[in-house]
Amino acid sequence: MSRIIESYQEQLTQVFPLKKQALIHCITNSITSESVANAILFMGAKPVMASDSREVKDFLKQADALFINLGHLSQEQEKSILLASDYAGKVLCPIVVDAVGVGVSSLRRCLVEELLQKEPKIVKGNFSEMRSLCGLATHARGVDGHMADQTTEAIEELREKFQEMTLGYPKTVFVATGVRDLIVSSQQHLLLQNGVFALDQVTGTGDIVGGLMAVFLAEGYSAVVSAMFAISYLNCCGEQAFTKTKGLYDFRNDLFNQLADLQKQRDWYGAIKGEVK
Ligand SMILES: Nc1ncnc2c1ncn2[C@@H]1O[C@H](COP(=O)(O)OP(=O)(O)O)[C@@H](O)[C@H]1O
Ligand SMILES: Cc1ncsc1CCOP(=O)(O)O
Ligand SMILES: [Mg+2]
Repeated sequence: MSRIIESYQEQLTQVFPLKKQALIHCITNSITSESVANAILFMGAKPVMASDSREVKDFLKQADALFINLGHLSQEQEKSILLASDYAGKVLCPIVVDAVGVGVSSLRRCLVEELLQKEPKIVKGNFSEMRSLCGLATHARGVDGHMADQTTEAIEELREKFQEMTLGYPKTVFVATGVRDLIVSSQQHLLLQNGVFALDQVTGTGDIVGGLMAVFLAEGYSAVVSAMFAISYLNCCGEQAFTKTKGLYDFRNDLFNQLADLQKQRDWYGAIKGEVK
């Protein structure tokens, strides 16, 4: 049994089925919006994609968590993101920030820095995005992570930077995804090891995992546990889907089937691999 399972076994055995049909307010990108909405639905929660600044507060009043994804930023979306994050802060609605493209665009980097002031529960991105956010050298290109930013040395360097970040932002958990996944809070850090390469070849898997983190936060789990559940569950679904399918599009479809189905197996979490420190 892996250290991760040992440390979180009680919560892992009880997480599914989800206890409330949490409403997740998503301000996200138009490229993968449908994938994120269906992933949240297939998990057993409810998505709403609303990003017009004139109505964002109305939707947020009903929401159990707010997912902000910078993937397709516009001036109007920036206005909505700032309004929504202010309001969420006031009503204590947990926020996940997905720093998509932050490795390339200084506009996005400044926005994430502003969002950090609102005390989001989780700030996530792939290794290239998160290294860039932390001021480390990065091979970020477009919205994808680069393997050179995921060597053991690069991961360790980022872990140290994340720990420094938690001194300034103790209420935020920092997450980097890729072949391995790093989760760092002011108290502990986790390194996860599940998933398959096909998850990197399908667009939107990073966005989905951000949406799932918001689902688990809405269910009342801590930020570390929510990040771990979201990544581990998606990646176990990816492993299952990969064994069954021939092509990438089949893989994508079966990944969604697995999101709905794997949770029905009591021992779904048995394949989780990783370390806790
Ligand atoms: N090469 C890989 N091997 C295993 N899992 C991966 C791989 N690449 C990505 N993943 C998983 O896919 C999900 C999306 O991660 P990633 O592709 O890094 O995000 P993004 O789409 O934001 O770049 C995460 O759960 C991550 O663990
Ligand atoms: C292709 C693309 N361009 C802007 S956002 C986006 C989708 C990114 O999705 P993910 O970060 O989950 O790979
Ligand atoms: Mg991706």
